[in-house]
Amino acid sequence: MTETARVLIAADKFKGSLTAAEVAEHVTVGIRAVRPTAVVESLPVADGGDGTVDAAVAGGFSPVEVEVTGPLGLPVLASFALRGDVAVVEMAQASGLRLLPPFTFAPMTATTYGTGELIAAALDAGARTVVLGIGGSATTDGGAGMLTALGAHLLDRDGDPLPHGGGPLRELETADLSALDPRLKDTEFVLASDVVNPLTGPEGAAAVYGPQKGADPVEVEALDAALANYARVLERTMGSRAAECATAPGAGAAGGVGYGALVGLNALFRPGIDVLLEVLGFDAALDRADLVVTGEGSLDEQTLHGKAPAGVAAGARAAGKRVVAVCGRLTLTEDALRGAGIERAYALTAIEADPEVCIAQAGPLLERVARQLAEEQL
Ligand SMILES: O=C(O)[C@H](O)CO
Repeated sequence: MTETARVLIAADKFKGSLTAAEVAEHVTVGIRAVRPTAVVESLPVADGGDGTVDAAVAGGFSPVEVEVTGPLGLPVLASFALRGDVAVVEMAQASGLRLLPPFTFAPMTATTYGTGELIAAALDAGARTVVLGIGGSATTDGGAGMLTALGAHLLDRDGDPLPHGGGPLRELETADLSALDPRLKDTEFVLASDVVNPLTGPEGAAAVYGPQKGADPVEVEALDAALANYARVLERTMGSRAAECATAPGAGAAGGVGYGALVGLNALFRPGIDVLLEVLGFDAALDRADLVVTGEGSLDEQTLHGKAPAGVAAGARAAGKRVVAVCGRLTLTEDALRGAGIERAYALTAIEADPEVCIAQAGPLLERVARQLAEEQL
């Protein structure tokens, strides 16, 4: 390729070491060291989970900080991103696993109440379209906390409000959603999720994602039963639409907050990366590029199922652009990469065998990897 190559860096974060914006910065430094005249554009991306607000802010949204209730019921500072009347709300900011202290889990009691408060704050700020990015959650409460914060009444058989968390949903007897914030009706909700699991069962929120939130097998079973009771009560209250929502793709995402959003916010489910690419103006940036560099911390089997690099590569391939990737660790075969539309992946582990050094020195290593990429691709 010539020296006037136009490169678009549309990579996700390297979880645990670099934000998506930092990935783009280091790749830019590496490319420029080899091809000083290359035109390099950055469009940090995310798929709805951790880093979604950062990506939106890097893409021109303004951050708005609010104090909300964290997953353990204690106050946390969380941000959403706002541009005009469009807000990007990332549930992990309010209810994320990363907000828990080290070695602390609360699988039965962690709440999404703060996510509801964050949505209310976005409505206060004038949002009429809310992209609700979900994933990376500490919770398995079916979005019950979120709906409660927005005005729903979830009561036990004595008529008392349920305590926080997924576990108590076993005791749910009545659900009244009539007092939900009236502004919700005039707001368009887009549920941006990276997974399509149903609410309950062997592929459900508790069975698949409960263990990563600290649930042992007994707790997984209890949470699954509690979510099933929650869905039964909502079906009794709201009819068959609630039952359809429980099996809809994404209902089991982020501890079932997907279900809460489908049922209570009338949200439209979409693959998170597709929503974010649209919001961030990916197509226009793609038009200006000859080569797209995507990536994330680990390029593995999961990447192929709705993660950001797969979405970026699919969009770029459809536009006839070449795509390569950078990553910390690579476990995909060349065939699998090509099947996803990625011609070649450059991994930090290819130049540094020790994974701990790869994490600690991710920035400088990524610059070296990007130099190699530029030499071979530009
Ligand atoms: O938060 C979670 O449960 C996982 O990221 C899947 O959405």
